[in-house]
Amino acid sequence: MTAPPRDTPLIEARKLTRILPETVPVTLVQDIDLTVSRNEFLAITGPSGSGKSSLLYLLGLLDRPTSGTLLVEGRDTGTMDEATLAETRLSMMGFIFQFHFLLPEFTARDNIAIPMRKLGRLSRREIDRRAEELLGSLGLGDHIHKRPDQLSGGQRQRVAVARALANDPVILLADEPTGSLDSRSSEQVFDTLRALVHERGKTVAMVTHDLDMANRADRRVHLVDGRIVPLNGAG
Ligand SMILES: Nc1ncnc2c1ncn2[C@@H]1O[C@H](COP(=O)(O)OP(=O)(O)OP(=O)(O)O)[C@@H](O)[C@H]1O
Repeated sequence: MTAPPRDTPLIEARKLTRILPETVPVTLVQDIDLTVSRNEFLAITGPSGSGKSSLLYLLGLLDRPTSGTLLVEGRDTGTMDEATLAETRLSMMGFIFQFHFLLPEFTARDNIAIPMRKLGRLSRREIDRRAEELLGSLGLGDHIHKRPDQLSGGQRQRVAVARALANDPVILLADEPTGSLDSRSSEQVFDTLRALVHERGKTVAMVTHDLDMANRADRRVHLVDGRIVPLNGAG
């Protein structure tokens, strides 16, 4: 695959709409025009039920729009088959959710190895080395062989961040990544995400209810009833 020109946006949504075909159709998001640039920290805010998670799932190719266009590095995802979508997700995107979803019987290192094994580009030894490096780089070098129940909530979530970074994605999509953490752990996870953008060239799109954090991102978009609205007066 040839590299896209440098000025191609990482992700570009045009009139992105997702409607669930229920008896009474449910509009999750509507007419979303949004460009996510390389190396930016984007916060997505909005009231409960406004479509934040739905938008993140569309941007992360976990769901397909009903209408509209979604370009990833200039490529139209609407024409991709399931296998291409899955490969694009696995190689370009990392996901972090409110709950860590680490496998309880696996160590931190082995949890991080899973996406690398799935992608199948590295040997077992390389995978272990990369997992250890990632944990070390997130301040978790002493916890490589611990299972999730031997870690604090904040440490578990940082292992989940390391797992999201396993395949060296260009973008991290985070859905309320600090939503179940105390304020100190929240700050640590937030600082980790911000450092990934500003020091390691990653891109982050983060759904959050926390307006203080959202305002410390590089940019914020606000959703109401599935649409992006101007920020004036949104808090
Ligand atoms: N499978 C579904 N069936 C019916 N309605 C749904 C479904 N999924 C989402 N919705 C509705 O779509 C709307 C958008 O949901 P979404 O989870 O994207 O909102 P959100 O802004 O992330 O909410 P929250 O902040 O509470 O997590 C909500 O009103 C939700 O109830």
